[in-house]
Amino acid sequence: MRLRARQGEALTGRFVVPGDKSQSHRALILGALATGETVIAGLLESEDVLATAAALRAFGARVERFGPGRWRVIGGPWRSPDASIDCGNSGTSVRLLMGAAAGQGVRATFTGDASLSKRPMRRVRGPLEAMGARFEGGDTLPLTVAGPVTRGIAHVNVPASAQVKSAVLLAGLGTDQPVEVSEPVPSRDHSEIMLAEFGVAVERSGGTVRLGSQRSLSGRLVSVAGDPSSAAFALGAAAIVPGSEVRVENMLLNPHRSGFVMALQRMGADLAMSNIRGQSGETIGDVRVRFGPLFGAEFTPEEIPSMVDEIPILAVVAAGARGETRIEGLDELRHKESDRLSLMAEGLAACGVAARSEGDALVIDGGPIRGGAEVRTEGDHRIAMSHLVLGLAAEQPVTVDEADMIATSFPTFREAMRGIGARIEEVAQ
Ligand SMILES: O=C(O)C1=C[C@@H](OP(=O)(O)O)[C@@H](O)[C@H](O)C1
Ligand SMILES: C=C(OP(=O)(O)O)C(=O)O
Repeated sequence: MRLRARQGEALTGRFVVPGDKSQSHRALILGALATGETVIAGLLESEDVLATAAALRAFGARVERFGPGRWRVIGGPWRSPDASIDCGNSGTSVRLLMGAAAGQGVRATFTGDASLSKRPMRRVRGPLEAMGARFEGGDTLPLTVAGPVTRGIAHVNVPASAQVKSAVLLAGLGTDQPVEVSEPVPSRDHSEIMLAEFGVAVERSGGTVRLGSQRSLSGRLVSVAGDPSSAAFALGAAAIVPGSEVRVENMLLNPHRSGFVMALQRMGADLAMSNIRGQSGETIGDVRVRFGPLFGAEFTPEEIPSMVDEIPILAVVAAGARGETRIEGLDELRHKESDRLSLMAEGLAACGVAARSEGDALVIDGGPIRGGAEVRTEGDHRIAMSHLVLGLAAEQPVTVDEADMIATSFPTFREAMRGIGARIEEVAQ
């Protein structure tokens, strides 16, 4: 399916954002590792998260949906699945599940779609092997992992990857040996937060997280907050479409996920946060963005992990700002669902934006956006959604060559965008 976005009225109202993808994967996985029942409210029901749910059933957990976003997980001892586990498009599923499976002492073969099969797995294989897990395969999927984990580890998490950190911590649940991960630059910490919520002793000091001696989990209630990576499309759109005012409620405001909101503020956006409170160990709140003049800014490599999935939409916002924006330290973007650094530079340039990649940096000279192109997404959900937002602010419509993959992270994207007045339509083949 191709989609086309065009300029229309101002964007206004409440943007209905689904549950956070990172929290959703973790709530299911920790539920499956826990004794007793875990009830989840606000689970993101996207293809990536459903891949995790299906995998956990194959590992022996009971995973049931009992209402919209409402799920029940009954954990217990894991078993080795008979068939291979297909993680589809989801890096978080495969990397976290490899760690969890190793820790539970089971054996499983993991596969994925064409995009996931190209993504680097050595980064998780290396530390898990150091912990005693055995692997068959190479540096990419398909890969077979077999537990148990027999040794501890002091892992240094470079480049900052929450998926690698989480794999090590989940594997570490299966041993009483010392397990720690240190991070020169912090990655998102939802695993640490949620493990503690489930009763695991998690010690954190400086940039290091360490498992204590209490490593068993008990089932509990988890409320998932709104996904800031999905909300970013509406907040970014409101910042560059004249006359707009959009608000998002109950959004995850974890500082390691708030880089995009901070970036908007630094570029001069009219943005306000309110109703800030705690939920399931996380900070959440409401965010409101109004259209106003934006100015280019510089972003350093240390800032990237806190907005790693939002760089494509940040680049679109930069296209609508006055002056130059330079985003440094984007090597990790080359290892996502596509080479996001190259595809953003290409798509923006095709729409008349002065954008280029310079090594690991993306440089954008903002101004009026011409649009009027069909851009290549290589089946990457965030590349598709970002260019559709570009089309809302462009003089001529912007078409994306493929949009089905949006369902991996944000299946309700079109209706949510329509709800604030965005004009996004299907294009006949
Ligand atoms: O742990 C997670 O939930 C995620 C971590 C990030 O990946 P890396 O760990 O590769 O940085 C991010 O890009 C991904 O969308 C979700
Ligand atoms: C990189 C992403 O996810 P994953 O690594 O789970 O495929 C993403 O959602 O942008």
